[in-house]
Amino acid sequence: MELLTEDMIDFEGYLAETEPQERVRSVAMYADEVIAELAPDVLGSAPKYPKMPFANCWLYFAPGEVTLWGGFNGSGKSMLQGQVLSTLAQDGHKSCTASFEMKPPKTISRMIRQHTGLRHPTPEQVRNFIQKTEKSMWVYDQQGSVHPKRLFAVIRHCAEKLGCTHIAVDSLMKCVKGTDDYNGQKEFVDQLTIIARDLNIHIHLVVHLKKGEGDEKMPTRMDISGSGAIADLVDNVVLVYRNKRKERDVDAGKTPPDDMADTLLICDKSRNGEWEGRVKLWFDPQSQKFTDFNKNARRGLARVL
Ligand SMILES: Nc1ncnc2c1ncn2[C@@H]1O[C@H](COP(=O)(O)OP(=O)(O)OP(=O)(O)O)[C@@H](O)[C@H]1O
Repeated sequence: MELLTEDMIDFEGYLAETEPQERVRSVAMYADEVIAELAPDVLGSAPKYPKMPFANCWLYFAPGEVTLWGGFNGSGKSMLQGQVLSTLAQDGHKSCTASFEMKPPKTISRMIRQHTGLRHPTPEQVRNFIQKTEKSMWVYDQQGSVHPKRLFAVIRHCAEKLGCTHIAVDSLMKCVKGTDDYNGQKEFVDQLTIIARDLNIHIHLVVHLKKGEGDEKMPTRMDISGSGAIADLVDNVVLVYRNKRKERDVDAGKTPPDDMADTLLICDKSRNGEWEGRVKLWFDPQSQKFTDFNKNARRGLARVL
């Protein structure tokens, strides 16, 4: 994992207007890409695109697309996104995380806890993880808000100079003027979809949900805070739902059934995929890691949907 600092980026170059490009092309130019797109996945071989790394979750992160990651405050969306990106990095998919809400050491620490499964990994385990991921994971060091043009320059740098194919942006609200700046939000998300397509990368954007009927309500993409156009513009929407009722029951001394999840991962939109649905996840507080089975199940392994 490497730190991306401002002095490494040619902002002036990236912020300058790019020359208008010729974009009218013969369909023949796309033959190979279309053949690849339509080819069936070969059983046993790696999927065409990286997949959400949980069993029975058939959401793919195709190049040129944008996925929204939503959830109520404290639902674990940033945590889950970090786990997914570090898993993808270990499969060779380079990424950069631009978290304007958390300092890089915190972001990296979370990933290492999840990777090692430990609350306190040893310095050797930390160095081992960093060594393994130093050529595949980057973090952009900026807290607070960011001007969209600056972020777009960072994304271009990551894609063109570092070869990143996944960019995580946490969160939308740090890139626009506010929750009621609907035009700014629409414009920003629209630009992200264009950049993702132009650079052939996948962008993961964290969004917040409207506060309303309490934390037990199952969210849908209609609950995304801000402009309704945000969910329309992107390709995929995943929502992270933390089962607070279960936590309250446990606190009250009740024993929940083994197959009751701690968190639900809800795929509420998949423009080009053929799957939408929910996946049960279990959360380990020690390592902060999500699994798609209940490792504490009393009756053996519960991998129930
Ligand atoms: N199912 C769960 N059970 C218990 N704790 C959880 C669960 N899911 C997440 N957490 C805890 O909730 C905290 C919040 O996680 P995270 O920062 O990823 O949330 P977030 O949705 O990004 O929050 P915010 O919107 O406030 O930025 C983490 O410290 C994690 O330990």
